[in-house]
Amino acid sequence: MAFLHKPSSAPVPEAGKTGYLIANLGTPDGTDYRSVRRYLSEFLSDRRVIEAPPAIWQPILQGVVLTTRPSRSGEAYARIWNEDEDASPLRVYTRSQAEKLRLRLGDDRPVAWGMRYGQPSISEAVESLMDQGCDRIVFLPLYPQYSATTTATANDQLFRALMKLRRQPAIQTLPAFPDHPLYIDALEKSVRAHLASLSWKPQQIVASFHGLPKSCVEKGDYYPEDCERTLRALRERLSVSEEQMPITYQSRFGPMEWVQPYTAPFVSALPEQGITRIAVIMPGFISDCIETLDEIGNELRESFLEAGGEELTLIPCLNDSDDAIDLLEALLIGSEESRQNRSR
Ligand SMILES: C=CC1=C(C)c2cc3[nH]c(cc4nc(cc5[nH]c(cc1n2)c(C)c5CCC(=O)O)C(CCC(=O)O)=C4C)c(C)c3C=C
Ligand SMILES: [Fe+2]
Ligand SMILES: [Fe+2]
Repeated sequence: MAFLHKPSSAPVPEAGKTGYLIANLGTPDGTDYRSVRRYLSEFLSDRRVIEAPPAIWQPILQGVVLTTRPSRSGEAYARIWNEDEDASPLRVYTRSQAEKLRLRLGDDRPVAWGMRYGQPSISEAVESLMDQGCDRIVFLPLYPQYSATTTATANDQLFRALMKLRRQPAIQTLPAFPDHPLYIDALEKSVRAHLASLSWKPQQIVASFHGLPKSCVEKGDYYPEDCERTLRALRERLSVSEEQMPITYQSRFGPMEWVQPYTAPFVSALPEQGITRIAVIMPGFISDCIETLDEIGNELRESFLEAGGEELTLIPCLNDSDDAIDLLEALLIGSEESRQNRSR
């Protein structure tokens, strides 16, 4: 086994020093075919995401999927690309969350960010924290609801990075936070603020979560239960019923059955029931990304309007809002300590 990490130049801290690492899914470096292909190839080769045996899946992936999908996805990324930063929204928001957390936590508590797929890698983020003298790391996968396809693979990647280290930091991995009070607070505020900014009133607020193959749930992934937990808590806060805020699942990939109801057919069927003005909230995504801005903001809007809908408004994800940073700070350093810091 090779120990590849360059020796850390930082002295071993006598009192111990904690670094804070947030991780999201990952995103391509550009909208061109090659960048998107590289990203999708890494993502869709993860056996936590596609469980089919590589001998069967890899020829399909490297053949038909990676020949056709990167161009289509590249066009979608181009529609939502942040031109000022020359980066995808997911990268821009994740970096900004880390920068804002850095300001909150101060120099003694270093913050880093990493992506499960692509750049910056979780391994680089660990190195940077160790080079700042950290001998312990608190790790937060930025997924409010647990899934093996997201939370677990982020943890896998962290531990894979540690496998290369001679001097290993102590690790605390944080759990998903489907009904954390600050998360529900932040969602509640974002709904109220968004509705107040409209000149019309949605007849329904459709909650759309990223989907998951049904087979994952049958094998024990409890992601849909976590999504339900989030939505129960949010409905309660907003005093709305299940009919006023239904749950749906978006972003199907491949031919297999996914968790239902599917967002697109659900929303397209609303106009014939007399529901033509809707808001869509996507509480499974901490940050706006291709799945929220393009799949919902562009594709779903188009099919809703074609089906006779009149208005569809997106409630933005929490992104790098103060409420989002309050939440991340509380998750990372504990709500007790976070409260003390703010009152200083
Ligand atoms: C089998 C395939 C997929 C599973 C399982 C899956 C689970 C899953 N994903 C997220 C969050 C995100 N997914 C994003 C993009 C995305 N997801 C898949 C496939 C699966 N996801 C694909 C092929 C893509 C790429 C999009 C495309 O090519 O059009 C993103 C956005 C990334 C970005 O750069 O903006 C997020 C975020 C969750 C939460 C989840 C399981 C619960
Ligand atoms: Fe996904
Ligand atoms: Fe999608």
